[in-house]
Amino acid sequence: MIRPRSLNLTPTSSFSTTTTNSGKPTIVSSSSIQVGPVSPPATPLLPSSPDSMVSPSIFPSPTTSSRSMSIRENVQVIVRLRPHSNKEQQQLEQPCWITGPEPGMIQQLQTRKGQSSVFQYDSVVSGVDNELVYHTGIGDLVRSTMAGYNGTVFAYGQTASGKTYTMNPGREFMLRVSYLEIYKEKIRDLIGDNDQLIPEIREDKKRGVYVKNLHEEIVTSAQQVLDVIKKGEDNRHISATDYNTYSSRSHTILQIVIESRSKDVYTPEQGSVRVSQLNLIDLAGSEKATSDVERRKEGGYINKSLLSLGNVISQLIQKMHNEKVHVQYRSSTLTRVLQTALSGNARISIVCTINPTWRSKDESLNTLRFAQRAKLIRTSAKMTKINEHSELQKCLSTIAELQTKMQEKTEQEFETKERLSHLLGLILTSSKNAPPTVAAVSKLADRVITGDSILSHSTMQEVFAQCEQGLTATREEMFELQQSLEKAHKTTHEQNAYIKKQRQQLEHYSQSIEALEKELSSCHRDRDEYSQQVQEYREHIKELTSRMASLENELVSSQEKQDDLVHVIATREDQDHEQVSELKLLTESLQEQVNLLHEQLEERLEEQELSSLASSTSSVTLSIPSVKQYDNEKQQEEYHHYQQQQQMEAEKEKVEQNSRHVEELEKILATCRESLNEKEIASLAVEKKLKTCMETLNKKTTELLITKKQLEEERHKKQTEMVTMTITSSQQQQQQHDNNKSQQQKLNIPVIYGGAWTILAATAMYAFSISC
Ligand SMILES: Nc1ncnc2c1ncn2[C@@H]1O[C@H](COP(=O)(O)OP(=O)(O)OP(=O)(O)O)[C@@H](O)[C@H]1O
Repeated sequence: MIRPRSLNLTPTSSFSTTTTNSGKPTIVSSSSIQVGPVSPPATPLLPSSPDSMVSPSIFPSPTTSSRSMSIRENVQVIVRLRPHSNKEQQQLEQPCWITGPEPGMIQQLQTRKGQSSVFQYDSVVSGVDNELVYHTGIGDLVRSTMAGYNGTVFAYGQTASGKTYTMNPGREFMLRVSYLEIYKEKIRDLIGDNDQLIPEIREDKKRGVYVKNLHEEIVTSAQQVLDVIKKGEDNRHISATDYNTYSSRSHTILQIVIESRSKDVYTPEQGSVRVSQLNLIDLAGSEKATSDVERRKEGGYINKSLLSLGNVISQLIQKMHNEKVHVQYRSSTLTRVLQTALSGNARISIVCTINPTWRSKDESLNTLRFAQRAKLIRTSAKMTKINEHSELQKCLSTIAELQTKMQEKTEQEFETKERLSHLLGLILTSSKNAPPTVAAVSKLADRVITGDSILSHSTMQEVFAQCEQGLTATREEMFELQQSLEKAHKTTHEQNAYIKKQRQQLEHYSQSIEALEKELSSCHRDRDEYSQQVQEYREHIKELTSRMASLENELVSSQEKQDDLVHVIATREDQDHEQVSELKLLTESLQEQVNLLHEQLEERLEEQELSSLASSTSSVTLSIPSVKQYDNEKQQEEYHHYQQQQQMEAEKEKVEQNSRHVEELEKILATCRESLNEKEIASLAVEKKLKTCMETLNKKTTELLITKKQLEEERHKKQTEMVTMTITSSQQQQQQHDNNKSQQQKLNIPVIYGGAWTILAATAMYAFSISC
């Protein structure tokens, strides 16, 4: 059970877009939505009784000169929260939303972290009652379509959130109903025959974007409308998905064209015909991927079109803020079909349906955000009237004129007949009473010849003669009358033939108009396509030129880079050469030093050997003298020996020093050799790298030159194509122009080109459909 909590909301000047953790909810809404109770729609609600349907806001007073009145307002947004389904109840799904705390608000239930959010719309409804939804906002919109304003109601929301449930209508006031679905981006007539033409999207200045070749059912009762809906629903694409047993797999549009005009339409002064259209759209639900492949494909199309609907709405909002944006109505069939409604000339209500469970929280939030964005769109619905000076009115005047003439002729014929029968009566009376009595003669004389003087001065014979004369005169008069009657008959016949001919001619005109309109629209389409293609080619050429420029820049910079690298390589080589020659010199000098030291060492060693040899020889020689001498000599010898030993030690030390020096020098030499090797390896690697760089650069340069050539060829080709196309387009336009002119001359209709012609043609067609 959902237990509503009382919330302490303090209105602020603008809504915050954050969610607090304090347990207090924050209003999450756009700044354009008012705090506190939502202000009623800008349009006054239309009264339900026909008597009171003269509200000055929508119904202009007859004296109003302005022919198009606008209803300026924001899109009405109603959020509908459906109850838990049986399945959801069985699965003990947790509720996520409650309505309130104030009218038009919906609140997310607190999480364990204590977060909560409140959203505000024109109204928020819950429960099973559809009536409530209609009375909340849709009824007003539908009633205003009866007054000549376009209206669109669409249900938006996650799959199984209740769109179809909400949109099942039952209304009594429609005249012509069509029902289409957009399935996988294609339009399908849901109530048409199999052999009818394929529905196509067309654009007309007066009607805006509309779907051609749709079967339209003329309805006079609610039951007929329901029958049309039933027929359409049976043909609609519905399948069982992971989320909904009867899931709508297409967007459907139930279109009701409401025509209104004064009863006495044949009198041109009676005013214009009002035409409006009510679109009831049941969108397919946004959804996550489902397990079935086909359903997944369908889902892809559905999500893509819903995304483009969202984008179009965002672009419209940006445009309203004077940002230069192109609204991409053509990005999906849905947005293209809804172009007229979305571009402002319609009042719009959106029912955003959300799922009550936590499991669907993200989707519900997405829907609510969509609702917020949609709320910002401002529309300006205009009453559509058929122009007083239109072809329709001309046709109506001609028909009225002919009818008056016919009436006159009929009256004339009646009068002549009366006179004739009167004269015949006279003749019959006179022939029945022959020979006439005085009374009969006098009666005759009374009737035929006026004046009493004739009776008083004439005999019966004279009266007779006069009667005879009168009779002859009457006969002559009768003959004349008969002739004039025949003439009148002939004239009436001629007039009838003329009327018939006029009707046929009018029919012929409207057929020609239709054909011309068709040709013109196809010509417009071709021209649009051509100009679009030319534009695309221009952009492509521009792109190619800029790409070429950037490639040329790249080429120049890579050549500069190449030059730099060559320079660096040369410098590096010079440095390396210098270093190598320095190292060689160093190595040579070191080698010389080492050699010198080796020589010195060898010399020393030789000297040392020689001295030791001499000392041993002298010791051997000294061992021969007398004992006397021996002491002195021994002392001398010892001293000498000591000196020699000292000298030898010093020499030894020197040799050791030298050998250490040699070792050090050898070490330095080895290090030098190693570094020389390293340098040589590094220079080899650098050389290799440079070679690779050069190769890459050469390759890139060749590629760039090839690409440049290709681009130039392509640019040349595109330019040639563009020129050919422009010529073809202008030739076609000229041809079309000539055709139109010759057709016009044939029909003897004043030549009007372009949009005005299309409008007049459409108007005439419309008038014809009504008059027939
Ligand atoms: N307000 C409501 N009260 C009672 N039942 C409802 C309500 N809204 C929807 N339902 C039920 O919920 C189920 C799903 O509704 P519905 O088919 O209208 O969803 P949907 O949004 O049109 O889904 P989809 O377009 O993706 O197929 C239906 O069984 C419907 O009867």
